[in-house]
Amino acid sequence: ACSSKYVLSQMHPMWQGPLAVPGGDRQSPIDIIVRKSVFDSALKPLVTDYDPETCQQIWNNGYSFLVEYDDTTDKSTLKGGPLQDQFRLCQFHFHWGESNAWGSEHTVDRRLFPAELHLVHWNSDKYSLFEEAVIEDNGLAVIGVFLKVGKRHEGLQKLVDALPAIRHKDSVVEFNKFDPACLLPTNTDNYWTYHGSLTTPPLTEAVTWIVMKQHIEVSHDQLAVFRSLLFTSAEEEVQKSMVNNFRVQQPLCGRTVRSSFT
Ligand SMILES: COCCCN1C=C(N)c2cc(S(N)(=O)=O)sc2S1(=O)=O
Ligand SMILES: [Zn+2]
Repeated sequence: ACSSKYVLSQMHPMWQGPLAVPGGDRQSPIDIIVRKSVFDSALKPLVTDYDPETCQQIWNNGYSFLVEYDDTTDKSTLKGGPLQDQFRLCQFHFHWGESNAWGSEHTVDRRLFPAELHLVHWNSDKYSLFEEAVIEDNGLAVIGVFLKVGKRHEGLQKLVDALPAIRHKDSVVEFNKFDPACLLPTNTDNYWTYHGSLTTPPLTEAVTWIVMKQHIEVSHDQLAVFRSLLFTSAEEEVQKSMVNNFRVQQPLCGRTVRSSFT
């Protein structure tokens, strides 16, 4: 799988998020200014082909919770969109706030959402391991989906029901047959795309970001279960709620955000 425990376990619940990498001019997240995005008719529809059988485990890494997929074969893939190559799904995770007023990492015309889903993929045409791809330009492709509070998300519930078992940092439980496609919005043709970075250490500038225009809806109660997770491990005397695990927005540094729609 892709998320290396060592790197992630260095994460602190710094709501400010770690400082940008020195000289980093392709950092994420950013504010997407809609009127400044440039329509690119060459952008294709996204093609996702996820096999629920590749779902392996769900764990609390002390910063978010990750659902990890077996990425040793090309069974769960992403291609199309702005991508030239085929990418393998390795994990998905979320970022959220302590209240519904904020929590997302990207914003659209400064609009914050209560949470944001990230589906992380690496370029399996060019690299043979996630660890290789994570340090290369365009080695990774992350799909971002905004969450809004509304009706209950039936597909998410299976995941929400597993969270109490991973309340503490470094807890892991087996998690199978989860199809991440159920978390995508009905329309995946409309998205913004730009070159950026991981939003948590190692903050490498290896990511082609694909941010969906259409959000998904989850219920208030489902989000409340996210907030019942803890940053801290079972041994620590002071327990800290896992909330506000988002990074602050980074300068655009002259980058262009392209849109697949007018
Ligand atoms: C050598 O392994 C490096 C660590 C790998 N990862 C760590 C992150 N912090 C991370 C953050 C991600 S995000 N928030 O930018 O999608 S994706 C991702 S990740 O690709 O799963
Ligand atoms: Zn993320």
